[in-house]
Amino acid sequence: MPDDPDAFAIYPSASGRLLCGGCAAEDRCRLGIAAVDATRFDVVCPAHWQGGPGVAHGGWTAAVFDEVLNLAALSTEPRLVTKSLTVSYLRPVPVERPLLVTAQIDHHAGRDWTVSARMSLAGTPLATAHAELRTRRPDHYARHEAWLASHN
Ligand SMILES: CCCCCCCCCCCCCC(=O)SCCNC(=O)CCNC(=O)[C@H](O)C(C)(C)COP(=O)(O)OP(=O)(O)OC[C@H]1O[C@@H](n2cnc3c(N)ncnc32)[C@H](O)[C@@H]1OP(=O)(O)O
Repeated sequence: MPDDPDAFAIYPSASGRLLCGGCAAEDRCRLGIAAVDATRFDVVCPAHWQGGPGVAHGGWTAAVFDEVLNLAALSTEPRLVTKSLTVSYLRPVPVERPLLVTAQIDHHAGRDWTVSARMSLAGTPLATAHAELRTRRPDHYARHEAWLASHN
């Protein structure tokens, strides 16, 4: 554990990717997300995320939305957490097929952000998402660790 957990920040990886803490060491997004720019993402659901036959697990779809919704706001605010995430599953999402996910900032005031995104295959929407993000307080991770320690 770092001395100051709130020093945590996302920097481009060796290959220039913006990756979460879990994927940075491997320098690849294990969810299958490749950024085109800050609001467009080429995504392929890896076969190991299959839920039903040939169909993505709904948790994979939610995780992809969580990631891209944060990435859409990351260039403006690097210290974000997700406060809420709502996903509408419109059609089954196939594994191992090229998907496009677009994301946008809908509103931002102070620490509060609302963002939305859409996942599509060849122009047909498969799922949409809305999220509330919040700018972390400067002591967010330290406060979490103190709370956790008090429950040991
Ligand atoms: C990570 C980003 C990486 C980007 C990488 C590029 C790709 C990234 C993609 C990946 C992106 C992935 C992104 C993700 O998925 S981030 C991971 C998923 N999201 C979270 O973990 C957020 C958890 N929720 C919170 O931290 C707070 O509720 C927030 C910040 C949303 C509001 O809290 P805020 O302070 O603004 O409002 P409040 O004062 O009303 O508090 C509400 C309640 O919460 C308690 N509380 C608050 N804070 C803490 C704390 N630190 N430690 C312990 N407790 C805390 C507080 O005491 C109160 O409880 P109670 O007193 O009512 O009982």
